[in-house]
Amino acid sequence: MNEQVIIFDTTLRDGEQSPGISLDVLEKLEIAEQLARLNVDYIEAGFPVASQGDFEAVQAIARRVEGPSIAALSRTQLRDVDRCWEALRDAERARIHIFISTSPSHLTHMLKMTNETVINEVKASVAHARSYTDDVEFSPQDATRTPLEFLYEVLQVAVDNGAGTINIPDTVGYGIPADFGHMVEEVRRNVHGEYVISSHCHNDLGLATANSLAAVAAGARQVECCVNGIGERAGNAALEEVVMALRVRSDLFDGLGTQVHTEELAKASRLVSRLTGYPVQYNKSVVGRNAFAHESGIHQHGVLAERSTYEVIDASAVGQQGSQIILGKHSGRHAFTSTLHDMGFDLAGDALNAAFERFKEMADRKSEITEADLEAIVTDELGVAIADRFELVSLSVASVSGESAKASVIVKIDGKEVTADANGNGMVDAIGKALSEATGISAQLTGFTVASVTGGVDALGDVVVTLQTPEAEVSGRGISTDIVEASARAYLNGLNRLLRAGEKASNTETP
Ligand SMILES: CC(=O)SCCNC(=O)CCNC(=O)[C@H](O)C(C)(C)COP(=O)(O)OP(=O)(O)OC[C@H]1O[C@@H](n2cnc3c(N)ncnc32)[C@H](O)[C@@H]1OP(=O)(O)O
Ligand SMILES: CC(C)C(=O)C(=O)O
Ligand SMILES: [Mg+2]
Repeated sequence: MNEQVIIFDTTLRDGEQSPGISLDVLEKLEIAEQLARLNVDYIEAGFPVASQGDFEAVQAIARRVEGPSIAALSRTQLRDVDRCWEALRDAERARIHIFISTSPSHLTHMLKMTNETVINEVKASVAHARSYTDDVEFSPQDATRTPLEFLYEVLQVAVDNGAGTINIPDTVGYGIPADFGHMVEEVRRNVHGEYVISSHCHNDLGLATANSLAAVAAGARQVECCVNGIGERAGNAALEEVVMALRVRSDLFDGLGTQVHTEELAKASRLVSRLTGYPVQYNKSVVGRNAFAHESGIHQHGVLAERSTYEVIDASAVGQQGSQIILGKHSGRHAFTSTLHDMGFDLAGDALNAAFERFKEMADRKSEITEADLEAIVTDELGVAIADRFELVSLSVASVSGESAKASVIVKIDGKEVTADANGNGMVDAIGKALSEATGISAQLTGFTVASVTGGVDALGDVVVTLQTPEAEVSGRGISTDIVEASARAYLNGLNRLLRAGEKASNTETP
């Protein structure tokens, strides 16, 4: 097997140091379980001396999470090391990670320590940690602003006292790939003994992933990183970026790989985003919602012909849904025709040209073109009649705070009126359940947006819903001066579309 790069995940330690993030024990455990499914090599679970809560979280993860080794952070103070071990001691495999600053800036202004004191602190703390475990990591904080000769000296002391991993933290994101890679090479040349060299890069200049890869190219065999790139200030190297870059460009890294189960990346990203409250930017590489979305005609033409024309990663390899063709003002006829085909409309010649022109006019005015819009183009502009089987006759909804909402609907189905009632967790939920009951089609509501079409007190509300079944996903749109009624119309519009999608699929299946 090829040599591997060790993935040291620090989402629960450095990631949690992001302003505004505070994870409780259960939340940390939930993320740690997902990190285990991701198959990272190390989970840095926290900084036990920081608080009783963090101590308990590290202890719970050490006791319960199977698979990865569990690490925790410690200053050089011996009571920190003791507390760290106390939290970690029940893990199957545990690592104590000790750090102290080494740069003139930190030593003069912050720690007020001499180089000699730092050396003594490192000696004593690393040796003390080794009395607990064979697996000790040492980090010289602010390494990239530390004079090289002192850096070698500190790291040599750490190795001589039993640190098996030495980390090069670019604490303030000061490194540039070429010089950071050079620093890693020089450390390898000048620090003697048996150790794994690691990188820990921050993103202040947007270079955390690039610097981590430069470190690997220079001989680092551990990368410290966080899911979604969260962490102090601008964050840490993003785990998903480092892992996928090593995989996609293994030709440049002597076939070095990681053990990460990449199909779990999107799930890990969503979980960390949900529990930390930190959104993932749309255009975030690998896990962003646009990472596999194509809006421009030339790209869509390529992707429809062969995915790899505009994608270097297969979405399914990272647990994402697949390539998405998004219609907008930059789209062309290939994507337009293909989307209409998927909706059951096969247009050609003049009909296609007329519909395409209407679509472009609409796209100049609207940023999001939904299936409902396309259907409107085909029906309104080209006179293709699409009969809706379900028609809303009446709706009544009641909601009292603290109680579940109640909805009653009357739906006309093939000329006959069907009544249904349902309770729900909120008005939209109750309406959805009542409409599903009346029509016999159940679906999961996976998207709901409201916009106002016009201004003023009688503004028209425009509701777009996304409904999902195991077989299909459709959007539905409803417009009314009453948002609740607009929601019901959108929901029923989606159910009509699901019905047509089902009929179309069964027609296609018939030999
Ligand atoms: C680059 C990094 O990410 S480093 C990790 C940063 N993470 C955190 O700081 C999160 C957790 N931290 C905390 O909860 C608190 O800062 C604690 C509990 C660790 C310490 O709290 P306090 O005792 O109130 O000290 P405070 O945070 O104000 O100052 C830091 C102290 O640690 C000392 N210190 C800082 N780094 C180290 C180190 N690596 N080794 C030894 N001492 C250190 C400082 O000199 C200062 O000591 P002083 O109080 O004697 O002046
Ligand atoms: C504790 C160390 C590794 C750190 O987070 C940093 O220097 O950024
Ligand atoms: Mg850090």
